[in-house]
Parts: sequence; structure tokens; C-alpha cells
Amino acid sequence: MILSDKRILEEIEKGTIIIEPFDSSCLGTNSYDVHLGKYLATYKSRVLDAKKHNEIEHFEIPKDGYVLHPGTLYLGVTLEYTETHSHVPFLEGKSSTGRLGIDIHATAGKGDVGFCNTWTLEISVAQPVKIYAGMPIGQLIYFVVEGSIETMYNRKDNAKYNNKTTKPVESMMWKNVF
Ligand SMILES: Nc1ccn([C@H]2C[C@H](O)[C@@H](COP(=O)(O)OP(=O)(O)OP(=O)(O)O)O2)c(=O)n1
Repeated sequence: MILSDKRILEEIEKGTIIIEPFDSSCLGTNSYDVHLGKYLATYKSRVLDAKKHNEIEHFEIPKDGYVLHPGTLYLGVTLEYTETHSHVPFLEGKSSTGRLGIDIHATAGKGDVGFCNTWTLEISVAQPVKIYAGMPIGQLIYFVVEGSIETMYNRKDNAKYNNKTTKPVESMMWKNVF
């Protein structure tokens, strides 16, 4: 089950969902529109190694926009900081960004109950496209979770992406043992 607009508002009033900044005009019928934060990042190395810490460099999107090109993975970040304490949040694209050939996540759209942070976006494009800080970039949808939870994401010792930040965060796959 996915939360409706009214239900998302009720959860915000209860404090089980936090979205900062929040603007009720960003509520869709059963979603909330999120926006592109001002920082992007790219990996320093062209060849990535899943076992190693691949470092990134951050840069600010200029006021008059920044052109993304195919063949490069850009890490972006939502302007919105979110907390979700009782539902499973999912980050999805928007039809309007999809129609510009912009993908906002490579494979990971799911969030965890207890996730408290901005969302890192794994952005790739089908053809060159100029993007702007503050543009609508995706939407959050909230699923009802079935069953009780033993360990919330923000209580997990090995939660990799819960350190509060306004910048995109690189892959922490290197912390996995394999
Ligand atoms: N595009 C995305 C998708 C998810 N997340 C956040 C919300 C999730 O709660 C958190 C962890 O996502 P995953 O469980 O998919 O990631 P991992 O399994 O790699 O990390 P961990 O071991 O910390 O669970 O990252 C994000 O910032 N950007």
C-alpha cells in the first residue's frame, strides 16, 4: 500500500515522516516531489574498483546550469533532508525528468525504515542535457511496512548512508566484506 497525499500530510503532522524543506504544493496524489540540491560529484578515477574506496570530487552547479553528458555517472543529492520512521520510502524519477532522458538512480530506489538523510542520486543521461539546482528531480513514495522491525536503519551499526550531509555520497561498497 502506498500512502496518499492526505496520509503523507498526517504522517508529517505526527512526525513519522520529516521532509525539510517542506512545501505542500510538492505533494502529488500519492507522492512528494523532491528537488536537485546544489552539489554534484563525479568519481576521480574513470575505472572504479568495487573492493576499494572510490573517491569523488564535489562541485557546485552554476546558477545558469550545468550540462550533463552521457558516459559519466554523476552523483547528485536531494535538496530535501528526509526522515522516515514508520514507512518504507522509495525514490522514483519523474515522468518529466525521464522524458528529458535523465535517470536519477542506477538501481537503488528503495530506502529503509529509519533512513534519516538527504538522498544521493545516481544520475545518468541519454543525451547532453542542462540541469539546474532546485529543479524538480524525483519523487518520494511511501509504502506501508508489514511486520515489526528489529533494527531500524538509523540504529544499524553498519548503516553506511545515514551520516547527515548536504552533498552526494560515494559508494561505500568497500565496507562490505566479500
Ligand atoms: N538512490 C538512493 C537509494 C537509497 N538511498 C539511501 C536510502 C537507504 O535507506 C540507504 C541505503 O540503501 P541500500 O540499503 O539500498 O544500500 P546498501 O545496502 O548499499 O547500504 P547499507 O548496507 O547501509 O544498507 O541509502 C539513497 O540515498 N539514494
